[in-house]
Amino acid sequence: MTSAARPLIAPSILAADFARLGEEVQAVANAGADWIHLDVMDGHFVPNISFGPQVVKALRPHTQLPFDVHLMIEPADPYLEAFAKAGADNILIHIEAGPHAHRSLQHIRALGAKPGIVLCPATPPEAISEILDLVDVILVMSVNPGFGGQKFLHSQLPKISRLRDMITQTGRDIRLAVDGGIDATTAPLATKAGADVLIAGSAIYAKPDYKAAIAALRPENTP
Ligand SMILES: O=C(CO)[C@H](O)[C@H](O)COP(=O)(O)O
Repeated sequence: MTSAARPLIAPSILAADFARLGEEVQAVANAGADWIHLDVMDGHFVPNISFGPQVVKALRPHTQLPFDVHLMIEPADPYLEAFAKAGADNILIHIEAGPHAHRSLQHIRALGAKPGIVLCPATPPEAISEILDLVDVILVMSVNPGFGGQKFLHSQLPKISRLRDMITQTGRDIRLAVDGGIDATTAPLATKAGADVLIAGSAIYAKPDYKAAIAALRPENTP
């Protein structure tokens, strides 16, 4: 498994203090984060609304860490350029959010960002078998998207393992991320299954010491 010895940690700012987002991004960057994860919700694809490209743009000067932008919006195509221009490094769309993921992923690449695809818990790994050559990131949702603070769905572990095998078969360097209910107990389960990016909101931002919270998710510090 590539990179699994030291998974990347991507704090999800959904759990941050929205009144101090710039400081919150800088704080996790100083605490050892590898990526910043930004959850964009439209109140249509998911039953919650978060923020749009203006917030991504406003946060961009606060860190040089890669911005991993998870679009929970339908349709995504009309907004891809705005997120690329706002400073998104990775732009992730949902396979469930439209019939033309192939076109959308090509568009993201043409905009100069890294394309990613996200799978909801009910979606099987084979749903993305025809677009693996187009993605740099695959994200397995281990909760139903829309809200932080939910319980990790253990049913997603075999999906992570299957996707790790599929990635190995491509011979390409594709990051395999997991998002939802990641904490010091579930992080090692996800990395053992094959994930090499751990996205965590509450397990970092709800803790008083971000450095300790991030360190607690790393395999060398988990049971
Ligand atoms: O995509 C998301 C919700 O749709 C969040 O990134 C995810 O739920 C992280 O929150 P937590 O770590 O608190 O579960």
